[in-house]
Amino acid sequence: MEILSEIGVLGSNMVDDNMRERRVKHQEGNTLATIRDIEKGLEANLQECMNFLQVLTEDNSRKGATAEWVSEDADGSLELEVVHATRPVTAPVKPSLHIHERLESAQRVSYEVDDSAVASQSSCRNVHTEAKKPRFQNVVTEVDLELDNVPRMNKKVYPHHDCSATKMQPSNLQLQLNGRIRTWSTESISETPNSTPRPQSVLSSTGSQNDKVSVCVRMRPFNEHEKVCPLKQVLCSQKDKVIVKDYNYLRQGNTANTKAECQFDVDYVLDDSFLSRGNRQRKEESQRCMYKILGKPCVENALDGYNTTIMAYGQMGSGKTYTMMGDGTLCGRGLVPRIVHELMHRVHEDQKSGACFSIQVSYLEIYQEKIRDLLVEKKMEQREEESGVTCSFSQTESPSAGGRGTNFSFRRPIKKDYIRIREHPVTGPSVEGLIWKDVATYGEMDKLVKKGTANRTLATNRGHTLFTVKLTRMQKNEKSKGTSVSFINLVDLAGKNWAFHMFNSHQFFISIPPSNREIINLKGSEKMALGQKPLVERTYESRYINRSLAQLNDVFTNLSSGRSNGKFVSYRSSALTWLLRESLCGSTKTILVANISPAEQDFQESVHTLKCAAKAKRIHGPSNQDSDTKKQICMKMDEEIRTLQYLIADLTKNTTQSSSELIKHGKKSPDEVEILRPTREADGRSCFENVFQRRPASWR
Ligand SMILES: Nc1ncnc2c1ncn2[C@@H]1O[C@H](COP(=O)(O)OP(=O)(O)OP(=O)(O)O)[C@@H](O)[C@H]1O
Repeated sequence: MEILSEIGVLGSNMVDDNMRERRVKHQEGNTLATIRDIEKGLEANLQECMNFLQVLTEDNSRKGATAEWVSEDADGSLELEVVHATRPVTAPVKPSLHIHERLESAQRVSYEVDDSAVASQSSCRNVHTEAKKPRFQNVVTEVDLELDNVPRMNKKVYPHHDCSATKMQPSNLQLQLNGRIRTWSTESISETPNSTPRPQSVLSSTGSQNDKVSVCVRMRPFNEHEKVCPLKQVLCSQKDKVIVKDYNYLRQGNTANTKAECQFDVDYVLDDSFLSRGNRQRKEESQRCMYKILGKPCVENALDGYNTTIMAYGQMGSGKTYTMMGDGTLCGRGLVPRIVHELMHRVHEDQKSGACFSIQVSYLEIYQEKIRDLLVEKKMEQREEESGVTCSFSQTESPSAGGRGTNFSFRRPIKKDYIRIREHPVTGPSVEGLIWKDVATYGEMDKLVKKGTANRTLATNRGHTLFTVKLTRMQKNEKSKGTSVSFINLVDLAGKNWAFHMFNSHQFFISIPPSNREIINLKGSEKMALGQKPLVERTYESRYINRSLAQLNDVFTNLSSGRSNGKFVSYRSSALTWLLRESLCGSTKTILVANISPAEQDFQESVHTLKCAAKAKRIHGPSNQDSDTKKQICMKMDEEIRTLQYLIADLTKNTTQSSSELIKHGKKSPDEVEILRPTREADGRSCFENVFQRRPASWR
């Protein structure tokens, strides 16, 4: 176990010397690599890394161990197994290395570098398994070395298992990224030469300029329950793809005409499945990486006056709240606190240079299709006491809930808590009476986030939450006076859960405790009578959640198939899609974070999430042509406003002038002028109407 936990920090340049030494001591008398050795290999370029692996192999072989590449995955990765008399180690080299030759102890590595390839950065991923191979008495450790952005081998020149020796030319390692950014955490990687571009954001990743929704997939680590059970990892991430290893599994044994693998192309994949949950440093790296890729560009966008929406989608317990909010610790802060922090910082910086901003936030929850403001002053508990509606229950642990969420209380909100969505003809859907709190500092914003989170109907996320930051910039310069407003919408969607499926599928039936199974055959009232109220409540919640998520999915389907084919997109069928309408079809840039679980038991849900994400990725925003037309319309409208302002000013001046002149010259008394006012105003109106009539048709 000690080895396992130590190996867990490999690849991180945050391993301290103590750890290194401990590891060395631990290896005393053995021939295995120390952390230092492995790091050396990882931090070096491909050539050095390969040398390192070779040395490791030879070294072990010299000292009586046998070493060989033992297996090859479908994705082309090879597994190196080093077996020592007392301590075996399995070190699989992961897909992105793409070695297509069999490497044995004294054999030379041969490969050729593809010119368009990228190089030099490396990182390490670690998967831990215990006692996988019973033939070894001692520890079996899997060290999963992944070298990101290393050159792809040229398959044509060097087919599989061709061992013709061609030495790799390090000069061939092109220090350039080929378009898309697929780098694992920059923090974990040793500094690369200046010529190597830094990772970019999802928003700026390649792909069609008209892509409305960018999709990022995040795979959570195995939880304690999954680590204990011998569950296999069925999804594998590869740069901007997620590969479903055993697609036939989906078909439940129906192997005819099915693909063995299925792949989903997205914009970015963050695979945390190798993370050990207790490892704070890797956790922070991962969260920071998520922020760099998604959060930072979102702040930039807002400061530039554009709207951005980030939504986390996935099954229950897949890490949505972790992605959006974090785990409550400083190192594990999620997107919301990090975005808010950066935004406040940037606004303060800009204010120093004379810019004028105001920031307001709102926080709401959609629970069972009803909307609640989470920033209301009065606490829920007080209201419950007043209304007398409250109940608490304990939840049997969900298999996918990540070993948490055992007890929570259900607090039914009272009717007056609910607010309604209204459709504004110009600004679109808005929530009536939603509180917008002014914030000036990060502390204030943080307090509001915490308050809102505490005000949620349930301790766990059984409703969708929408945290919105409204940034108003007051333009002071002569050229562009007025204000520009931008929104950052941060949406934590509720996840599907087993309670819903329990009533619908046999598979989930067997996953619930036997004591609860008999209630499936009972009617609602009987279930209540059995004291299963909490379970029934959860089922109702799940129904609402699943219905609204299904509607969101429908909207994705309709939008991805192109609205041009005349399909009506029904946004108003659920509160969620209605509120997100602007994010899905308006000018807002949207990022969908599809949270998935690496475990076999969540396979179906993960694939469902990936399918939904793939649909969202196909949604196209307004074309450049459209935006050009919009620009022209805006310019014309600006012109029109200026003309009207001029006319109003002119008319007011004339009216007051002529009235005062009439009084002054004694031609009319003030009373007579007052009587004449309606006639003058009517004249003014007709003048306006004339102007309106003369407007070009395109203005109307
Ligand atoms: N990338 C990750 N790294 C480390 N821990 C994670 C990660 N993703 C999720 N977890 C952990 O998994 C557990 C479940 O995550 P979380 O509560 O965010 O799921 P969720 O999808 O929001 O669930 P629900 O739908 O019930 O709200 C938490 O304990 C969380 O800390």
